[in-house]
Amino acid sequence: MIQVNGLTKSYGDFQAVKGISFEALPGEVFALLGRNGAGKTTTIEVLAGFQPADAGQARVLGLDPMKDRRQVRRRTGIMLQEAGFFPDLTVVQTVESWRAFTPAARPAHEALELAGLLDRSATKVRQLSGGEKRRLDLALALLGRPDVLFLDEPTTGMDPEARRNTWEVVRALAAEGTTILLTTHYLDEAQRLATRMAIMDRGEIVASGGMAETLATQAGRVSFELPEGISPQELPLPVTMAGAVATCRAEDPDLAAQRLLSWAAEKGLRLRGLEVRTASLEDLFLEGIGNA
Ligand SMILES: Nc1ncnc2c1ncn2[C@@H]1O[C@H](COP(=O)(O)OP(=O)(O)OP(=O)(O)O)[C@@H](O)[C@H]1O
Repeated sequence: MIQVNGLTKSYGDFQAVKGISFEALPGEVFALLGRNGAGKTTTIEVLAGFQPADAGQARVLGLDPMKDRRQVRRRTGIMLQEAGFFPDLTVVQTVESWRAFTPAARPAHEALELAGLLDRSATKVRQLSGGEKRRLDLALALLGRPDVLFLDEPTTGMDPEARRNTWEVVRALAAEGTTILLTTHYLDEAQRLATRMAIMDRGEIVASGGMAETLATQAGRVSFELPEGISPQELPLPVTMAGAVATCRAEDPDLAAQRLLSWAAEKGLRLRGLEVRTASLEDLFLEGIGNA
């Protein structure tokens, strides 16, 4: 549904995207992650046909987003970081005006209900909060029942309930077969929604793969306060120290915690503040950009 191969894009002599490749399959939520300025929005803009690639290939639904722009636009929805709305139109007027040039559009109330904005239908756009404007954006992006949806930081500014509502919408759309390319700075969001991901840094992909598989290869952590009078060398597993807190990295953190607890029991010690964490996308993210 989305294929990117050796994609390169520069602004003047600044290379924002440096030969990246990835693909998203039908009904998949693919997360494109990376810190500010990594090149995520640029990649989406090329895929949406807003900008030409300098080199490499971008294909959406097997089509060239520049040459076949009209066909691609008809079957894709997009939610960019900055939306341009008319401030004096109401929410429902905004949706109705978009429906006028969206083929096979959903009824306005359906799009607004999906985006959790039905109760604000009569409100003027200028009176919406930041998070509500994101919801209006979402309603417009899914109006044309797109096969491919580009969501660039869709939940920024939303309250926790609205974020959860948006996740449900994304999951439901993916279950119906919509392919979704998502960028987000909320790594828990990516971890919950995406089946595969790529982490970009300074225009390059520094880590990529299936979400579950990639996290399964990452080490988890066990941390605790080092008991008084004990030196790190006496522990049964190697640790790194940060102040009084010892952290042990382990493929199976539950097993490591058991070993540490039985060692402590034998010695009559308590491991205060014990925390056992499986690998998170955040660890992978920080490691990926740290090694870049
Ligand atoms: N129109 C432009 N002209 C010049 N430089 C640009 C332009 N658009 C983006 N850039 C630069 O290209 C780089 C990549 O920007 P891009 O918006 O793709 O990053 P991003 O990963 O989406 O970042 P963020 O997470 O902050 O949204 C940045 O250094 C940015 O300053």
